[in-house]
Amino acid sequence: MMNQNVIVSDRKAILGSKTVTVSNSPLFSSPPTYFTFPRHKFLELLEAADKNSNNINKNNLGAGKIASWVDSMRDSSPTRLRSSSRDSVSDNDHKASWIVRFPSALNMFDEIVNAAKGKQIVMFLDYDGTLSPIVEDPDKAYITHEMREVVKNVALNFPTAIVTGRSIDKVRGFVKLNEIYYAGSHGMDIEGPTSEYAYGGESNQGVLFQPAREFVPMIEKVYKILEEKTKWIPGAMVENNKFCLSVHFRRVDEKRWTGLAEQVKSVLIDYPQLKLTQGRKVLEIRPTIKWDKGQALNFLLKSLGFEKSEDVVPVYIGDDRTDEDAFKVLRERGQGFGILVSKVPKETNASYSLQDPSQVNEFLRRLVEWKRKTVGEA
Ligand SMILES: O=P(O)(O)OC[C@H]1O[C@H](O[C@H]2O[C@H](CO)[C@@H](O)[C@H](O)[C@H]2O)[C@H](O)[C@@H](O)[C@@H]1O
Repeated sequence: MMNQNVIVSDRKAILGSKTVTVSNSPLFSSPPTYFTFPRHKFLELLEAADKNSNNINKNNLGAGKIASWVDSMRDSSPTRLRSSSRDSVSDNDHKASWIVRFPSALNMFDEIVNAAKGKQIVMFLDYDGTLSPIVEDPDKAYITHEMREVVKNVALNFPTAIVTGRSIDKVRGFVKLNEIYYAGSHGMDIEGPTSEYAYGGESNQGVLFQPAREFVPMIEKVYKILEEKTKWIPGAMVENNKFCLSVHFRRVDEKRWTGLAEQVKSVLIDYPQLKLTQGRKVLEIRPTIKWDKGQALNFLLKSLGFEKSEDVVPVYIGDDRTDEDAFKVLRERGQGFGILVSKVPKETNASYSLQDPSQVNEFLRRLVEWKRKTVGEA
């Protein structure tokens, strides 16, 4: 919500100036490029960008026809922001107005920590594309030693959870940290820390919540069927994440995407209790229960004793469409903020942006440094 204030104050400031200069650093290029617009043009850009994002917000990525599936398979997730009409806003203008709406969390670091002064930050981190770079093979999405150390230090200073589409066993295997909470299977499998040094201690150890337990037999059955139906498509891979499935097409020739989508649709038609959403070159198949990463964030804040707290600042960093569920909850709560990890403008409910896992690492490192300094000064 802070970002909205930032934008409002920008707009007030804008009204007082003839021209507006924005930098697209460090999100789109380095060294930074600066764009200077006449005030009226800049406000036009903001209007156009707002209108464009509202239009995209209405897009329904439901099941629909195969053709619409394949169209949305071509988009990275969340929806890539495109200029609604070339003649009104050029790509560069789009990037400039997007960076004003979702400034880099590195550039805005001081504003962010000042807003958190005297409050409890709770850190929520997506895994793939946020802590680990996106790679071709999902089984090789390793976190670097340096990132693991940074996340461990974050967890020693703030209550910390990893919220991921991966199964808990798989993400624990990658992260190898006991001081944190895990919300696997897109938030449908929540476990507390196993280290007594973690926030919340004994009371939050072990399995905390699994709202989709009764779906496990169905998930296992559909996993086997999908494996059988897609094994003839080179590069296709079905991943079992315990309470949900991922059908990967990153390594599938685009000419075969329609065939893959037809196979998946032919299976799901017999399982109305399963729904499909798009991820980054992946079809995510989940139970139709009303539970997602946003609900998991609320559950974890409650488990940590911050359900009704006015003094908590939840920070959620994520890169994918399912992270938007958490960004939305932060806006509904009117507390904390989401940070989208993306190199390109995307439709998002986040407030800030970072470019890639290396910038996430830098942001987390600075946060730990700031905490140690403020505790030292106390
Ligand atoms: O919620 P997340 O932690 O972001 O998990 C979302 C999905 O991430 C993984 O797939 C993505 O990363 C892979 C490795 O970089 C990449 O190959 C794939 O194309 C991406 O979609 C994971 O494999 C999925 O099960 C998660 O749902």
